[in-house]
Amino acid sequence: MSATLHTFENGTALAEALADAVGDRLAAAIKERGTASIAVSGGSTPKAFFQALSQRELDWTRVIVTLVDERFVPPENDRSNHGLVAANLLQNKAAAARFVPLYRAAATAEHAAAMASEATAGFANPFDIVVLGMGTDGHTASFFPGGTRLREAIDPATPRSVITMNADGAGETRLTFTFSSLQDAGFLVLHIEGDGKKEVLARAEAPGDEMEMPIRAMLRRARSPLQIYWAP
Ligand SMILES: O=C1O[C@H](COP(=O)(O)O)[C@@H](O)[C@H](O)[C@H]1O
Repeated sequence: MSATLHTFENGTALAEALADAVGDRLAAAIKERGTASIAVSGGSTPKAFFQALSQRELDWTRVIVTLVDERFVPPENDRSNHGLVAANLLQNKAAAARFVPLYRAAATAEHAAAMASEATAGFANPFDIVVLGMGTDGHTASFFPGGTRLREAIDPATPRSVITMNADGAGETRLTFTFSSLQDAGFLVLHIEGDGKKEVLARAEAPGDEMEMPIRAMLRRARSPLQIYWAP
């Protein structure tokens, strides 16, 4: 329901600060409950943050990592978010973490989504940490404007789960956690970089339809305070 903007000089400073904040929260969750869960986004923005987080000193054997959203493609595909996380986050000290993929080699994306929902049900309620991204079209997770299941995805009554999504701007069929799965994370972050994305954020903060800019669902209705990390 409330958002705080954290501004950094550049992407490197942001990546280090976000890695510190996330690392501290993972360690606190492990101390409190013995395990910690984090869902991260794909795309071009989080690479430096992943590399910084992978070096943080904590008991990674107790950390479960998954994705906010994924393309229905195998990890070897260049556009796989799993591939990005494997190459940049599940390295160094974080190589000991357990990764739970959303993609499954199932006959259909719907079947893969059902399998991913089942595999994540035990630790996604709520996540300790969710790091969202945002596209220049105002999408977050795979909540795309014009998406086939957008209304269902951002409906707070839709249960915690992974569902499929198709949209013109999405390329491949997507697998995405629903709004209800993400909005109550212990530490809810929106990580964006560049002046273009700051302008998109300003438009999203203005009155308008959530179906046109789905990031508005998080800005307006997330139960957890949204921490916005931005660098030019
Ligand atoms: O499609 C996606 O894009 C967004 C934003 O990506 P970026 O390249 O503009 O950083 C990302 O948050 C999402 O996870 C990804 O699937």
